[in-house]
Amino acid sequence: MADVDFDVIIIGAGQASVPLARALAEAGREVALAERKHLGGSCVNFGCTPTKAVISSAKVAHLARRAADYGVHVGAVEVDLEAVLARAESILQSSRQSLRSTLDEAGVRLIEGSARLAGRHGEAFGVQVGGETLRAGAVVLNTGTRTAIPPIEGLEALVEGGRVLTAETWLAQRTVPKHLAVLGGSYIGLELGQFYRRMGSEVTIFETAERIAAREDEDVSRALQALLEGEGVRFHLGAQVERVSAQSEGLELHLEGGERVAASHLLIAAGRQPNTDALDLSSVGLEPDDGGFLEVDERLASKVAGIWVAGDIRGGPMFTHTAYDDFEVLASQLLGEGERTAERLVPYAMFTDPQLGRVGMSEREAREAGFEVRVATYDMKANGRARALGEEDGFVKVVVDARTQKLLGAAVLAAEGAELVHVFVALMNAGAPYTVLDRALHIHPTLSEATKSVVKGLGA
Ligand SMILES: Cc1cc2nc3c(=O)[nH]c(=O)nc-3n(C[C@H](O)[C@H](O)[C@H](O)COP(=O)(O)OP(=O)(O)OC[C@H]3O[C@@H](n4cnc5c(N)ncnc54)[C@H](O)[C@@H]3O)c2cc1C
Ligand SMILES: NC(=O)c1ccc[n+]([C@@H]2O[C@H](COP(=O)([O-])OP(=O)(O)OC[C@H]3O[C@@H](n4cnc5c(N)ncnc54)[C@H](O)[C@@H]3O)[C@@H](O)[C@H]2O)c1
Repeated sequence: MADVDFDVIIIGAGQASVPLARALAEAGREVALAERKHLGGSCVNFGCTPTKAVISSAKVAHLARRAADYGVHVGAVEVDLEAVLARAESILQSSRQSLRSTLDEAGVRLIEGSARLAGRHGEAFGVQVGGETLRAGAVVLNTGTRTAIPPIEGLEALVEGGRVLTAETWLAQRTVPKHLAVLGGSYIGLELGQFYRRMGSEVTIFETAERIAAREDEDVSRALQALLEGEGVRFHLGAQVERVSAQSEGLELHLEGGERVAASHLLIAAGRQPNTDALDLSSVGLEPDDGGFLEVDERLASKVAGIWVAGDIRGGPMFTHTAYDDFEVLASQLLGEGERTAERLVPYAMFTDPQLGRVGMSEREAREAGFEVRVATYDMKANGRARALGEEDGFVKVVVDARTQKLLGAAVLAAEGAELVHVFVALMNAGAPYTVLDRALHIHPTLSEATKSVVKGLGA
């Protein structure tokens, strides 16, 4: 290579990067991947992997406490947070190691350090990392996000003093907080809030919106709130926290209107901020939007030809499965026929217990988009498997286009809701009318019978 050191340099080892680096290297490209911390990014190191592992421990504690409901006596239930965290860490360590082996086997050059763009070098782009400037014909940015710190008086100082928990630091909290206050009632706040409650913390969630999981339909938000309240999680909705102050033990939240709430710990879960500010984007003529996200087209190309963007920093849905799908799009663009784009149906789930599996539009969104809709709901209490499992909470809701009989969206708030929603995902991807499901046979007794029962409620 006369003019470039690499064909492609990838900055950030997030969820698109490792498979992309491997695919490019296996296709004969010279590839470098720069990572400032750990392979696997947010998902592996503090996000999906450890949160879902500890949520599984919390579920065991919850079921053990309910053991008598099943005719089983286990005595007093104690949780050992250190052991719970150690289990999660061992799962994440093995994921991290397998990512390293993948890169090593593929012959990708892994560069440890914080990287930034360093202008154009003829046809190539410069990337500065680890004290050297490397050149590549193409650069992929996959640098992810970090906890956004809301502009609340006193909060920044508490963060700097290490007095609050964030998505990045919660694994370092090795004792059960006595009373955890949580800022934000969405994915992170609800999943981790329920986890700590089941570990034995008092938990109070402060949410600025009038309801939790505010993107969802009101019936879904309210049902989820009632289920969490049933376990003792407390909510302050429409809450404006104006100031936080350190106390000799813990801290105090000062709410608009004068109310004060004392807590031993505070978890900030009020959204994410893209890691684009340290990339020196302007050196190649790129500028992020006001929120720090980079605009891309459906090929994931940025406004500067040769610079591609993957994962959460491209705006839009922030999930591991969307970032992984970005890899498939980018592999097609950089190596293949270039036809694969990021036009996609994106399901998602909230891993509370019961889980909320979601795909497509909510009822509100469908009505706002002008569809004539038909809606049906089905209570999980009527499902035989849910009764046998002793997990009857929640319901399934479908929203159908009255004109075409096609599904516009579904919400499954149920045990294994994140699995069950895939019945609807498949139906929507096939573009099939809901009547296909109505006529299908489902095994009895299964939770998935509920996905058929709900469409029965739509009639012919
Ligand atoms: C607590 C939590 C739980 C989550 N749970 C789920 C879940 O259950 N399911 C789901 O689908 N999604 C979940 N997510 C979201 C998911 O983790 C992200 O959407 C996913 O990781 C995609 O991120 P990414 O690829 O954009 O970047 P990331 O995974 O954030 O990786 C970016 C990487 O870039 C590195 N980096 C940043 N700047 C530089 C630089 N200048 N130089 C070198 N390296 C750099 C970072 O160190 C990091 O390793 C969760 C997120 C959090 C925070
Ligand atoms: N199961 C999953 O797939 C999963 C799990 C965790 C995280 N994630 C991803 O991580 C992203 C971030 O999750 P998140 O829960 O931090 O953010 P979010 O953007 O989903 O929600 C933030 C919440 O905080 C509230 N809020 C904002 N400022 C506040 C304040 N000052 N006080 C109180 N509440 C405030 C908002 O109204 C909102 O409800 C999500 O977009 C999601 O894609 C996914």
